[in-house]
Amino acid sequence: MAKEPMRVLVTGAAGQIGYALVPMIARGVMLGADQPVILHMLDIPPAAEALNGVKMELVDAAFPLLKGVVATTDVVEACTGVNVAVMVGGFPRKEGMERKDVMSKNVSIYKSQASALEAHAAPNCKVLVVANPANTNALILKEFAPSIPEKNVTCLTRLDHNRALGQISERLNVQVSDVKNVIIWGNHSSSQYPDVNHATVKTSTGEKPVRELVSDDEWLNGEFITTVQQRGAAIIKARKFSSALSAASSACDHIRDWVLGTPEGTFVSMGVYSDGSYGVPSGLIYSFPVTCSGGEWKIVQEDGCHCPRADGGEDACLLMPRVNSTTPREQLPPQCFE
Ligand SMILES: NC(=O)C1=CN([C@@H]2O[C@H](COP(=O)(O)OP(=O)(O)OC[C@H]3O[C@@H](n4cnc5c(N)ncnc54)[C@H](O)[C@@H]3O)[C@@H](O)[C@H]2O)C=CC1
Ligand SMILES: O=C([O-])CC(=O)C(=O)O
Repeated sequence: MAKEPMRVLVTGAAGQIGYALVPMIARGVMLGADQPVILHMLDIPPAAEALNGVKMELVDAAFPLLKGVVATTDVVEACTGVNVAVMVGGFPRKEGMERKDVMSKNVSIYKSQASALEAHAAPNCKVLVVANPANTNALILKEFAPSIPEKNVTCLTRLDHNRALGQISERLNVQVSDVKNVIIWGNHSSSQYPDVNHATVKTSTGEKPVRELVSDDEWLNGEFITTVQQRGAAIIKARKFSSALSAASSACDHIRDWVLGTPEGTFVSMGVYSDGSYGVPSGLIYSFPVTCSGGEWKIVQEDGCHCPRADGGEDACLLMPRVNSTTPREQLPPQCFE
């Protein structure tokens, strides 16, 4: 039997990311090739004509999974009954700015949209905040929509995660799909910590640690980290606009894994509210390694890890399957020593 359509809200849908994202959703990239969708697209009145143009193109593309399009400048209409909300609407930074420089404009948007989502979205609506500063906007949304469960409010750090996979794949000349389990810790900002200490590559003789294959700690601890941290700025410098197709694709990855589950043995990075894991203060929206199953994310814990910080235990650490008490200190991630 055909599935009931899911309603997916995209705010800022007339913008660059929106234009790349809505066809991906309509093609099933976000929710699966058997999941019909109804798109709800919100933008502000000056963008209403452009938004209508996007709607016309969606109709023209004749996507089989697309069962309806709501294109509106009314936040209540946009939020009504949505099962997934991808919050892209806002102002992007320009060359020379940090993401926090757009904070005052974007934060006020998130206060008002939080209330509309709280009052009108479907129960258990899953929210992904993309607009910058993404962690802060998600925190604002969570604070101003107190009846939305805090586990349902997340922000996008999957783009940073995918950028890290891409850098490793280029460096080793391997398929990006064979690289997994990088981690982005912290904020979607230049202060993030891209971590390869648990990352592996699938080879013909099994999975091998990225550190062993790269065999260049100076690059991994230096240029690799800054390249990932600064990639957004590099794209702005090159394109004069911020990342759009990669942001849209990563937003699909984030929601797909959240709703449909992460593959066995794989974790991904999501900005989620902290439950105090790894000493991160509770209630912050922070990027952690997570696994997803049954529509729920779970922070990967380091129980049973043999690293110097843990009590020991026989089971391999989920984060660091190849780390034990004989692993050189310089190959352990900083949180082992916190
Ligand atoms: N978390 C991440 O990994 C990434 C985040 N971003 C952020 O995503 C946001 C969107 O980027 P772009 O699409 O490139 O920008 P854009 O300027 O092309 O599009 C933004 C759209 O939001 C609309 N908008 C403004 N205020 C709104 C409101 N109150 N309600 C609904 N819509 C509203 C604008 O009219 C515009 O159509 C920016 O904040 C950008 O910095 C961009 C790339 C990656
Ligand atoms: O850098 C920006 O302003 C846009 C963004 O968040 C990214 O590309 O990661």
